[in-house]
Amino acid sequence: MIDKVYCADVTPEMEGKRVKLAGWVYRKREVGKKVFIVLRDSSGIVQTVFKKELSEEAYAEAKKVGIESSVIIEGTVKADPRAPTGVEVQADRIEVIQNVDFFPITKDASEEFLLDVRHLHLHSPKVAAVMKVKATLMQAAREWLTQDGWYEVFPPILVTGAVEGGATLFKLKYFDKTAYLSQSAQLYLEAAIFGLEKVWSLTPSFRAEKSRTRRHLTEFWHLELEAAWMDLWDIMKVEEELVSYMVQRTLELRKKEIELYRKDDIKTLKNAVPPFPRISYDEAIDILQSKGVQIEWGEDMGADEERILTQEFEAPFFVYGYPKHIKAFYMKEDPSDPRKVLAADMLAPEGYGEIIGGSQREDSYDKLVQRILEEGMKPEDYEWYLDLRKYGSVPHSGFGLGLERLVAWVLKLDHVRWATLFPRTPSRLYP
Ligand SMILES: NC(=O)C[C@H]([NH3+])C(=O)NS(=O)(=O)OC[C@H]1O[C@@H](n2cnc3c(N)ncnc32)[C@H](O)[C@@H]1O
Ligand SMILES: [Mg+2]
Repeated sequence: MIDKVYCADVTPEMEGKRVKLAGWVYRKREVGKKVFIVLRDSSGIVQTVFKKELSEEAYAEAKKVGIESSVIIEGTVKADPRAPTGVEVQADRIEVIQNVDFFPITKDASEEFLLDVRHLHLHSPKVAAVMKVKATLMQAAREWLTQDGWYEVFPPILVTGAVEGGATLFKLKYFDKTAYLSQSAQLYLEAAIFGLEKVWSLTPSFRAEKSRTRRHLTEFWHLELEAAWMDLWDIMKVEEELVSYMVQRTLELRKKEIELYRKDDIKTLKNAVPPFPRISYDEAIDILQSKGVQIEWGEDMGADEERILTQEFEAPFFVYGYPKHIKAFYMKEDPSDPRKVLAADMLAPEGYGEIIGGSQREDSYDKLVQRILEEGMKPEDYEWYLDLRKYGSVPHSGFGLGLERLVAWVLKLDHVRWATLFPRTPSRLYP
C-alpha cells in the first residue's frame, strides 16, 4: 500500500511538512503560471498548486492531466485560508498513474445516464457519502445488536417458498428442481431462535415487484431480527431502540455527509428517540379520512396514503393492528379482535413511509395450517416451517428493516435507488 497522507488529514497545522498524496483530479484550473488541482480521495479533498518556478517538469505534467485522472502528488503544506480546506500543498512532483482525457460524467448528466454509468458515478464524493452513511448505519446496528445480546446468523438465499406472497418471487432452475431468491430470511430466523433465542441477519432480499415507485427495488438489503419469548409490544421496543441508536450514532459519526444532503434540516433525525409515537391502523384510517383521503377500513395503505399520514409526525412512528386479510400468513391473529393481526409497521416521517415491517408470529400449529390454507398455499410446501410449531413452539416476534429505505430517509433521497451501490429495478439490471 502506498505510504500516503489522506487529503482530509492535511491541516494548516502541518505547515512546512512534506506530504505524499494519492487520488484523483477532482477540479483543475490554471491561473497565470500556476495550475491548481483539487485532489480527491476517499477522505475528501485538498488543493494542490503547481508553480512553474517550483518545478517546471511537474508544472508541465499538471497542465496536461484531465479530470478524474489518477495521480500521486508530493509537495509542502502551506496554510491558506483561500483554499477550500484552508490549506494547500505546494506541489513539486506529480506521477500520473492514468490520465483521463474526457470523463463521461458532466454537470448536466441526466439521472438515467448516471444510472447507466453507475460504475463511474461511484467516483462522486456525494455518492461516496451515501455509502459511508449506509456503512455507518450498519456499523451502529452491529454495535447495538452485539451489546444487546443478539446473534448474527447467515440464512440461505436459495429457498423453496414464498414468505411475502408468491407474486413477487424470482424463480430459478436448481438442478432438476425449482428454487427462488429469498424475499426475506424470516422463516429461517424463526428456526434459529430455538437454539439462539435472539438472532439477526443482513441479507439481500429479492422482490419481483413490477411497481415502479421511489421506494421499491427488486434487490434490497434486509436487516431482520427474530426473538423467542417476545410479543409484538416487546419487538416494537427493540425496533425503536435499534433505529434510534442507528440514527443517533450515524448523526454523530457522519454529520458532514448527512449535511451534504440535509444541510441543517436534521430535526426529524434528532427526534428519532424512544418512545416513538404509536397509532392503531383504525386511528390511521380515521386520520386519512379526516384529510379527505378515499380509503375504507380494511384497505391497505400504499405509498401515497403513508405519505399523507407521515405529515402528522416529525419522527418515525408505528402503525399497529392491521386487518388480517391484508397481511402475511405467518402473522398471529389478535386474540382480542380476530379481524386483525399482531403486526406493526414503522413509518419514517417526511413522506418516506414504511421502513420496517414486523409482527408477532402465529405459534399454534393448527392456526398456522389454517392461515396457510386460507391464503391458498399448500401446507406441504411449509412442512419444515410447520415443524417449528410442533417441537417446543414458543411465542416469538420479529421484523425486517429495509436498509435502503432507512438511508433514503436519513439523507432525504428522492429514490431508494440512490441508496444502493448498483440499483436493481424492473428496468435496470446493468451495470
Ligand atoms: N423478518 C420480517 O418480519 C420481515 C418480513 N418477512 C418482511 O419481509 N416484511 S416486508 O415485506 O414488509 O419487508 C420488510 C421491509 O423491507 C423493505 N422492503 C420490502 N420490499 C422492498 C422493496 N421492494 N424495495 C426496498 N425495500 C423493501 C421495507 O422497508 C419493509 O418494511
Ligand atoms: Mg411491509
